[in-house]
Amino acid sequence: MEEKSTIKKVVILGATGSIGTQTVDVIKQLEGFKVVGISFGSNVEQARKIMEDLKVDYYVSNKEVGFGKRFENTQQLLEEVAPDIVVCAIPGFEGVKATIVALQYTKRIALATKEALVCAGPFVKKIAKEKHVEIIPVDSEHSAVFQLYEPHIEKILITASGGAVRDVPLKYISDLKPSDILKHPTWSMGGRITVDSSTMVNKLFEVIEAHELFDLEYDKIEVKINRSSFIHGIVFLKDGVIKIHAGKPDMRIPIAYALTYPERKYHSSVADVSEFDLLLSDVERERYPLFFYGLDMLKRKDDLSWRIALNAADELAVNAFLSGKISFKDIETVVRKTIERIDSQNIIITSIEDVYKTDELARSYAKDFIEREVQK
Ligand SMILES: NC(=O)C1=CN([C@@H]2O[C@H](COP(=O)(O)OP(=O)(O)OC[C@H]3O[C@@H](n4cnc5c(N)ncnc54)[C@H](OP(=O)(O)O)[C@@H]3O)[C@@H](O)[C@H]2O)C=CC1
Ligand SMILES: CC(=O)[C@@H](O)[C@H](O)COP(=O)(O)O
Ligand SMILES: [Mn+2]
Repeated sequence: MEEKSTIKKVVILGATGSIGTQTVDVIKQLEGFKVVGISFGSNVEQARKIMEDLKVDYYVSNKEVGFGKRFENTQQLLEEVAPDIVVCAIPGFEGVKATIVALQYTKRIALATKEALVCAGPFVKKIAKEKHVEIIPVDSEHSAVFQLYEPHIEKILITASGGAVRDVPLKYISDLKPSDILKHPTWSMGGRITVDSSTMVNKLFEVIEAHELFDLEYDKIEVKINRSSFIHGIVFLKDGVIKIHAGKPDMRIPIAYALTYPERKYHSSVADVSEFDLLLSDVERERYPLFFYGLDMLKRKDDLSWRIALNAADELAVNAFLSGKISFKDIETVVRKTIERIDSQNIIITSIEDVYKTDELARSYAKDFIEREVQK
């Protein structure tokens, strides 16, 4: 039995989702971690299972679990339990808001919610610095670069699988159905990020995430396709050395590392390298137009207002696509139009309140554009 003091108290925000449930799996294998609270949306069954399994007493949700203590909001839960680690695994702007709250009440953020860095990176880092909070990336590519990181870096490379559209003839991509797009070739993930893998908005997010996490200029962040998702990240050092981080595509590995860092305590079967291809290939501009549109924007002006619009519009457009309201191609149309509308106003973001207001404004524009696509 471990002494009480060495047990790390963990709260999982978004516990019933892909990252959340894999975090539960990992904690059940590791010693020295106790889940003391969770938050979730509507999957009460899954929440009940987790709370019974791990004897969790506290939760946040609009839904009643039937046992344990329900808190009205994340802040109240975190104030009560004072966790050592918060796993941030809520997608979208709800996840941004939850991450910003969590930064005030813990010493380590295990960050899966990349949207927090896309929409509010400078503010997230400022609060983390002021409050002495570690931000350890869960995102597989960023966990890889974090593990390879050393100061003498020339540039980094993160990989992409290419998503469900990677082998589809270009002329058929626009009208692919949600069921086609949700068939990710290498990872099993939540709906939003799976669609984002096919538009490569996910990789655009990840380029921004790497910029914020590792303070690298965008021309020092390369992206290549690795079809097996075996290579996660590469670091090129100024002395010519290249360090490659690889392994089977299993999110429990980076999740475990974000919990146990600086130690490595998780156990998982070691992949046979011959099973995976190590090839890297270029990303096709014609297949992933939104990715290149975003890269061009980053080169032209990396400011938060259009990054907030990117997330807001993509979140609404992906939801509209998944509910069959708009086509796969319409996602690009809605995102580009929303970004252009916000960008034309040259909004300067000087506070977290500005982030919230710009998100709201972008959502109102995106809703209009979605309505117009629906009515066509
Ligand atoms: N899945 C993956 O492999 C990876 C995910 N990520 C990132 O991790 C984050 C989570 O992704 P993923 O796990 O795939 O997402 P899922 O859609 O699988 O899960 C989302 C979780 O968030 C919960 N949730 C939704 N809204 C709220 C809310 N308002 N308050 C509290 N909980 C809420 C959901 O609850 P419920 O289901 O009960 O409604 C669910 O538990 C995203 O930012 C994603 O980009 C990054 C790398 C890999
Ligand atoms: C597992 C993970 O880190 C995801 O972000 C993954 O990268 C998504 O797949 P793509 O590489 O196809 O975007
Ligand atoms: Mn990733």
